[in-house]
Amino acid sequence: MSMHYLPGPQQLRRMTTDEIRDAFLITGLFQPGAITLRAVDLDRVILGGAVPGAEPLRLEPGPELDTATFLERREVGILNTGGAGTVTVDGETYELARLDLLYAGRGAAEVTFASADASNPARFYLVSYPAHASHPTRLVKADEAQGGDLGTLAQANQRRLSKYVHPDAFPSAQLVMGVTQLKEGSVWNTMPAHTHQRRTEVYLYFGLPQDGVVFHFLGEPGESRSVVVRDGDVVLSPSWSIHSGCGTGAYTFCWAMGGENQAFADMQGVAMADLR
Ligand SMILES: O=C(O)C(=O)C[C@H](O)C(=O)CO
Ligand SMILES: [Zn+2]
Repeated sequence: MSMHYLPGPQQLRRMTTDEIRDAFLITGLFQPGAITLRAVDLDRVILGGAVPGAEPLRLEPGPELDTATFLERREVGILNTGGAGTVTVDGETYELARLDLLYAGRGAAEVTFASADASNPARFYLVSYPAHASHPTRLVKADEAQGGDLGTLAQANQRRLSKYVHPDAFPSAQLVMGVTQLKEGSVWNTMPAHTHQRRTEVYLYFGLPQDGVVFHFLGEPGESRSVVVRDGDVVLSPSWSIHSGCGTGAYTFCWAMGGENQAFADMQGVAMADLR
């Protein structure tokens, strides 16, 4: 689990396509029969994919954390983006269908992942931040997440935004996490765009067909760049960067944030006239 470092806005202005992709994209998180973890120097987030086959998989800290267990000083949100599966936290087993999420707080000692059917495995997406307080484990079923419809068909951005981990639902240390699903015929997310001076954000795009892509926009509002992302890719969004996308069809993405506060609405809107 090597540390992934991000460039600053001045560097981004002069970067090539390959350099931008290497710096802002995390790919290959979902490997059959394995847990893949990537530590990112963005509010110290660790991103992971766990795809259990016939055997369960156990979450281990690795030497980088210098802890006995992964959650000794951390919390984690675990979203199932695949077939049915289970997550077991300290002996208690939770069933997660697609789009269900499990939150496990600081101090949980043993976390294991299993698929209900190895031929249609669960694909667990993990987002973990440092935690300075301990909060109980919570299962959030997809239909329990607080949702709201946004956008219009005329602007091709009709979508449902569901908040899973946020202070109005239950306490977490710093994680805020949810899922946005675009409706058929809509392709835009988060336009008009915004930044978060006090937080950083990570986007996992999923549910895209094999030939489907999303053009994700990042960078300072006046210096935007695009990266083409595919199913299972994660885009990293520093506090100074917009995060928005336009797809070749409808898609789903998981957004997650860590940082100074957990107020969802703490964002700096960008006027359309200021985008370049
Ligand atoms: O479609 C949207 O708009 C979103 O999903 C917004 C993102 O989640 C976001 O940027 C939250 O800060
Ligand atoms: Zn945002």
